Amino acid sequence: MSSPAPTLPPRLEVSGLTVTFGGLTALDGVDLTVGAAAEAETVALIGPNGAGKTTVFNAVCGLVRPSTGSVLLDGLAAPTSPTRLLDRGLARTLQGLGLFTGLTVLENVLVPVAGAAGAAETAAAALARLDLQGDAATPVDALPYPVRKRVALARALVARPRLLLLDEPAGGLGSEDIAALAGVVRDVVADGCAVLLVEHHVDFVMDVADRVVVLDFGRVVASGTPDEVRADPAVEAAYLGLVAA
Ligand SMILES: Nc1ncnc2c1ncn2[C@@H]1O[C@H](COP(=O)(O)OP(=O)(O)OP(=O)(O)O)[C@@H](O)[C@H]1O
Repeated sequence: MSSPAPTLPPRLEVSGLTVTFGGLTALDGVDLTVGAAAEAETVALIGPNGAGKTTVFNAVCGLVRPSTGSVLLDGLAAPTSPTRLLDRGLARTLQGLGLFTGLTVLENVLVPVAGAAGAAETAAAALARLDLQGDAATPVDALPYPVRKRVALARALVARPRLLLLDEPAGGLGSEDIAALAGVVRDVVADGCAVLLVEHHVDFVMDVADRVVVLDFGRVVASGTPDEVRADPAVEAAYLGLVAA
């Protein structure tokens, strides 16, 4: 009799994460899993301002040190330097754009893969995925905000991450750009990359997320499919109404 195939660990497993800033408990025992059994999926982290969403990202990326808890990538402790995180398949976008303003679109997108074999090809593919081929030689400063937002996403995708953290990807975008963004997120997941996103735009979240985790005052107060979370009267009353504006 053959033994069952071993289950792969999740792409991201956050357990009992507690982060304090002086006397403030920003995260209080947060558990969160993205990509169980290494499958790709989209998980959205929502909640009111100050709930702790960005702090989860920062703890996952080693930018803040938890007082307790663990962050595992593919079952192993997450490194804390951006280069080593990228080597382990994790890329992120920032709440602001974080682009290099003196550089062109292509130069920005090349930064994470500088010196790597095949960098030009992977950069070209990332530009194509975000419909940026025509803007490759344009300085990013000369482009409108929604296009710069796509450049930031192309830069995160260029190293072909297996886990992508998106911090408010729909922020500042109009409905057409948000629809296009939803298409890109779906394509990325279909290609096998798991996505964790923090987002205030509830319609976008409900459209793209497989699962939604609701944070409030640093604690997970609900989680489930978009329909489950939407149908939770406590969530609706306490959070969706607040963040849907
Ligand atoms: N470096 C820091 N020093 C002190 N307090 C901080 C720091 N970073 C975050 N906080 C506090 O931790 C709490 C969680 O903040 P965080 O930015 O993670 O919330 P958020 O859910 O991402 O909010 P928003 O939706 O407004 O971006 C807030 O009370 C915030 O003021």
